Amino acid sequence: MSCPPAELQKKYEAMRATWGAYRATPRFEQFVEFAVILSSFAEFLHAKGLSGLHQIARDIEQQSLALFGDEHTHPIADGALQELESRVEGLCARAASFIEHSTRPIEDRRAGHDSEPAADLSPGRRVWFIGDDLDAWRDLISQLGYFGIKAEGYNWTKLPANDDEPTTLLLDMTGIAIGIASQHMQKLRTRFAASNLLGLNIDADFSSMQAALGAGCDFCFARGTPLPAIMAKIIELHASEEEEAYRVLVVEDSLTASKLIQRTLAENGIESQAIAQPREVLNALKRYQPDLILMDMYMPGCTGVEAARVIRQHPEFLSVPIVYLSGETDVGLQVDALRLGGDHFLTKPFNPVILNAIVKSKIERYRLLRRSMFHDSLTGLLNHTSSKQRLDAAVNAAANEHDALAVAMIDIDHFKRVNDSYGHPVGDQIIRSLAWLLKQRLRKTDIVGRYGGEEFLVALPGANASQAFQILDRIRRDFGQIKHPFNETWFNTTFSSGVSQFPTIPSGEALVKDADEALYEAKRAGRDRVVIHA
Ligand SMILES: Nc1nc2c(ncn2[C@@H]2O[C@H](COP(=O)(O)OP(=O)(O)OP(=O)(O)O)[C@@H](O)[C@H]2O)c(=O)[nH]1
Repeated sequence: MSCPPAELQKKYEAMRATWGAYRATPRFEQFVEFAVILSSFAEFLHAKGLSGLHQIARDIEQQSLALFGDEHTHPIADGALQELESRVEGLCARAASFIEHSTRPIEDRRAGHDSEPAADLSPGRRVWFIGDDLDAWRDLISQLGYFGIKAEGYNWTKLPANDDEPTTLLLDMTGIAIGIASQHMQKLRTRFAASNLLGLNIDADFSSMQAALGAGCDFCFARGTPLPAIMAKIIELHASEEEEAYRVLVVEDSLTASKLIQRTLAENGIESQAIAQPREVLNALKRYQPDLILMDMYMPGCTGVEAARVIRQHPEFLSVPIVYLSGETDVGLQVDALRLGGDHFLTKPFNPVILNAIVKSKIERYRLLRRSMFHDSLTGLLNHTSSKQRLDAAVNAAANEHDALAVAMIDIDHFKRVNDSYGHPVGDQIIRSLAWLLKQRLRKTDIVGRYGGEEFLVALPGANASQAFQILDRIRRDFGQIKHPFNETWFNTTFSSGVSQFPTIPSGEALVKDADEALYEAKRAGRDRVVIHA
């Protein structure tokens, strides 16, 4: 994830300005403004993977929420004001020094020469393993290379003094008492504002994990965590997939109220559309496909509950979360509203920080649910049904645009033997590695699905069969090089693939059939190869 320095600077200056405005006019509304901007800044840091800065911002956010109060509790007490001020200034200073360090020319940072400044604060795809026994991480370090992640191992006593910030730091705490381990983590947390800090071989008891997380660690892996689980986390942290912005449909008859809500959502990077007439809601849902509906409770001609009941009659909108907004404080009515198809109830005037937190958490769950419907749980790739649907859509698009489209079926070789020799969980891990490799090597616009057990479907819009061959053959060679650890040793596996192409073949189903035939040819010819359908 990338973060232009100017954007980070703009964000922290905006936060500092709203704090300054509260200092000048210490009224409740001004504090709300500050809390919203602070919350949006914390979200921004999280989204950009600036983990250390995010932790500081989140702590200040907690403190400001505790001081939120109402019109009668402002200005806040002097002591709290001074403390908040020094923490806000501390965060700004930390962000400024991070920008200063990260934008210094890279060569200058290394050897004192002039060169181009970094255009971006993204820490790149680099991982540091830090520990006393680097041999233990040798296989993982070499495997990561195949997934485009550069990994380096350093001894605790030999950390490079001036180097670019890695994306992820893996800290092996074997044989280090948790008190000392926490000091190490705090030091690294202070030095690296953006990196993810992962603690390895931490005792699984509550207080050790609490101490590690409190010292700035983002994730803890208990002693004995299998390497594939660690690998999966590293790959997840380096995945370049940028999630689509959250979408909210606001159903609210008051223009002022909907503008206010939309502004609050926009501050937090959430897109929204507003309609004033509840009877337009079905059309808006179809057109906009929101992740959540914010529904006013009382509108002329139709209440929010009535609108929610109509929405719930349509199977495709059964699970879209509905959050009611209302001045209503009658608990009985709120319970009724929730029973009749709503998910949450916010009373006006609502706290904007709470509104954002609720909207985000509901959308996260909703997206997870949808993900599980369309994606395979082992690999996160499209499942059988959705890969077929996406392929059909790609065939239609290729036909409309007179464009090329290549399809490949991929099948891991002698997979039964892998399962029999190393066990089913290791087999699962091989399937996952191939999924990662495909996702990492193919474009965002390509379709990658798990078609069956150890069989994958790939579709490459814009590519013909011989271009697809080049791409897949490269992936095949690299996959064959990956060392899969087993006990104290390791082994390799290979795959075979068959390729077909549109427009020679006019339908998704026929393309899959021809690719399957070519795959069969590849297996018959000895496996570990890619064959284009004749
Ligand atoms: N671990 C694991 N194994 C699976 C999964 N799905 C299918 N399999 C196994 O994959 C194996 C597929 O074996 P076969 O179709 O006989 O083919 P193969 O051994 O790969 O041999 P070739 O395809 O001819 O190279 C079977 O043993 C299945 O049980 C899965 O999700 N996880």
